[in-house]
Amino acid sequence: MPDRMKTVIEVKGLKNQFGDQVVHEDLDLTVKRGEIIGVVGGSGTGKTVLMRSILGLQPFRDGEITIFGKPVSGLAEREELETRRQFGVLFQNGALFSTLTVAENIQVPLREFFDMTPELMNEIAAYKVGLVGLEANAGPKFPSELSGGMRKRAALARALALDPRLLFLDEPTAGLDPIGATAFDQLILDLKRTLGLTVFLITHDLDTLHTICDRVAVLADKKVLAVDTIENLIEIDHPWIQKYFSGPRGRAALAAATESPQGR
Ligand SMILES: Nc1ncnc2c1ncn2[C@@H]1O[C@H](COP(=O)(O)OP(=O)(O)OP(=O)(O)O)[C@@H](O)[C@H]1O
Repeated sequence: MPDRMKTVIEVKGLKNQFGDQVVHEDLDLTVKRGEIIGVVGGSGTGKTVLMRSILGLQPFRDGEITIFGKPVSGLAEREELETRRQFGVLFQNGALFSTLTVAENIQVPLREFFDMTPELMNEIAAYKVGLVGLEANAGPKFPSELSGGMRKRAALARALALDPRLLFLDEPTAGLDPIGATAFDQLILDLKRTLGLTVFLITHDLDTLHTICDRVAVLADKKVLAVDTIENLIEIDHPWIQKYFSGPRGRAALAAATESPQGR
């Protein structure tokens, strides 16, 4: 397969600036089809801004971004909708509409893009509820009636409503207890395998990085400093990379992943 076909996201020479604060300068990143790419970096290095730029939600100063070969900015309305249909997003707070049930939340993107009968929409919502490992009785519940972990799964079900090929997750395991976080990681891995998803995953969770990410992109010094497997990143002599991956938490996560590999 030519490289062009394997590339899902291409970011070239990206610049983002707010007032005097330059967040990204000449940032490059390529995400390949079928991989889970972890995005890490210190607080404020611009992980969320990068994701929003790729999603076309953040106008950028300079550079080029394409998803499936199409630019994310300057598209005609129809083309933009067509591109948007191909990706699902789970934002940092996983915000579900509190006045809608889980099933109704999942149906929001369906309503936006399709004219479907209520029966078909109910069927699709029920399928997505099962896909993310929620009990069928979660469908008619309101977000406030669910645990934090269940809410994350419900938000993921909504992100998967349109059968995306590409999934964006911003700190999906933040706020979950370790058991819930491990279960969520496993769910992402299962979905990647069964649906053939490409996943762009921002996380601070070292266990997540070790167990499910194929490659990790490190944001530092306003750019993507390196993109590689953790095994290779550890070899790079950069203070933040060393502190992050070879500090006490990094070593513990590595030991745990070596003991019980989930298999990417
Ligand atoms: N709309 C905006 N206007 C002004 N500054 C912004 C805006 N969005 C982000 N920033 C700034 O850009 C920088 C990067 O923010 P971003 O949220 O991408 O960081 P992050 O790497 O995701 O951080 P964290 O790990 O803490 O979530 C921050 O200094 C933030 O204050």
